[in-house]
Amino acid sequence: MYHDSPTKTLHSPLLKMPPSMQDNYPSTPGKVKVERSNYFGRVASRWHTTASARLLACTAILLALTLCVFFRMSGTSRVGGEGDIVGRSMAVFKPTHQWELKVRQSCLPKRENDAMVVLVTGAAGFVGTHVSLALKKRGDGVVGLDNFNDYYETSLKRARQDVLQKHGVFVVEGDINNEALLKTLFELGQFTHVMHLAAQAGVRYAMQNPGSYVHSNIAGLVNLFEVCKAANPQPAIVWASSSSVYGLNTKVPFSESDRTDQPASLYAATKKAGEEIAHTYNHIYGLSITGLRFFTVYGPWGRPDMAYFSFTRDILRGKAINIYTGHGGKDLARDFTYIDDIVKGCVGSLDTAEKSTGSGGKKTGPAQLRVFNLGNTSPVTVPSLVDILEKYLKVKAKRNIIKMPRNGDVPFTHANISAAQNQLNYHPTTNLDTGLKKFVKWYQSYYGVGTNHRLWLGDQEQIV
Ligand SMILES: O=C(O)[C@H]1O[C@H](OP(=O)(O)OP(=O)(O)OC[C@H]2O[C@@H](n3ccc(=O)[nH]c3=O)[C@H](O)[C@@H]2O)[C@H](O)[C@@H](O)[C@H]1O
Repeated sequence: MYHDSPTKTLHSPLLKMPPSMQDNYPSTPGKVKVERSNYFGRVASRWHTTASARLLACTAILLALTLCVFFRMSGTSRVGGEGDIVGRSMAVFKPTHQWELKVRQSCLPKRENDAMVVLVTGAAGFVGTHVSLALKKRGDGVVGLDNFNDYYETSLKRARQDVLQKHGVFVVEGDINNEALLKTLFELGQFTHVMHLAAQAGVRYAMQNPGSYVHSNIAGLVNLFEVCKAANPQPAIVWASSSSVYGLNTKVPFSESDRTDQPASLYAATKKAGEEIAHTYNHIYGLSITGLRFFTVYGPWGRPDMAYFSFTRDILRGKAINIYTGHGGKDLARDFTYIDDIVKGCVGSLDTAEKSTGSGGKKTGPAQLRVFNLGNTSPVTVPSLVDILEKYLKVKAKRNIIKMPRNGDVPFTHANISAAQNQLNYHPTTNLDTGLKKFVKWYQSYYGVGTNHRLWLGDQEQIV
């Protein structure tokens, strides 16, 4: 597979760093294997003068690659410590009886009519946790999958996992690139639906770690589609695309039929690529696929890398926040969308998804292929977002107003949601003020100083 080839990511900025610095980056699978293998390659190139040195270098590279692959696999493809995986796509996966039991129990629906059995990828993520809970609460069978990578604090992901476990959702620890694991899950779960939310998120981080976007948003997506296409019966798939596919478009509000061929970030480009890949799997194999273009989702249990979350953290610590401005000093604006509204859109998509038409890799007829905007339809500027945070945090922010760096950001987003309104019965009801009030309440209860609360100190976390 792509991520196994050390030659494809030669332009990664990480390659310019010494290995010690590379360790500061999250352990997303795209990174370590590629960087280390190229590091050994560069060492080897200094030894090219003699044939024996060349032989030695080759042996060292092979050994290093083997070790990298071995350690990488054992580090990222664990299955809750209860299964045993060797290798990735060609893995031998030996689940324990107890692990199988947990998967089966988690998949059991608690309602009679029209119950679904859903695999939720990225279940320990922000949206994944909320969607898994909503499905479980209404009686669907749900099993989660998450690789618990350290793009942001893993303790938050573990805390979400605890919440899910309390509600009877088992989250398997593993990567969507692990074909053997996915196949085993499909055999056990006989999923009717897949809610695919696992991804490398974040618009600006794509400049630091491009390989992680290719690994999760492209290679991982293809691997998942491959397993879904071969499954019998094939599940219907709903997956997270992004508002960022509208890129540098200036026509507002953004409609699904607008052009999406000028992405401003690699993140956006991988999501756009995902939409094209979805078309292919729908066309060839009859997979029913619905892509959801999320617009800057926020709320309780959210993502610490996002502005509303990091601003909250910094305002409370008395640290200055950078507020970007666009061309001519214009405020940036986002169609911020509250998590509960997004959950309704996800569940509505699952409920209206038609069955896939293929079976065992063969298409028997045309299948449903949809794309929807899930936004709020009322963009708010970033300074106004900060005003609201100040109100609920009761602390004045120290504002640095700076020109938007060239980092993949777009100046504004604004969703036209009429398609989702008509077809998914999607009607967002939470405005930014109400949503941020709920977020601040959650933030203070989660991180607030007191018994058993977590205090985030920037690069480390303390239980106080
Ligand atoms: O809709 C999406 O598809 C994406 O939404 C989200 O991206 P964005 O809309 O960029 O959200 P977010 O980072 O919260 O920045 C919000 C605003 O604050 C500005 N911003 C940001 C940081 C900062 O320090 N200062 C600042 O002004 C910044 O310039 C921007 O104007 C998801 O992260 C992404 O994964 C994807 O899902």
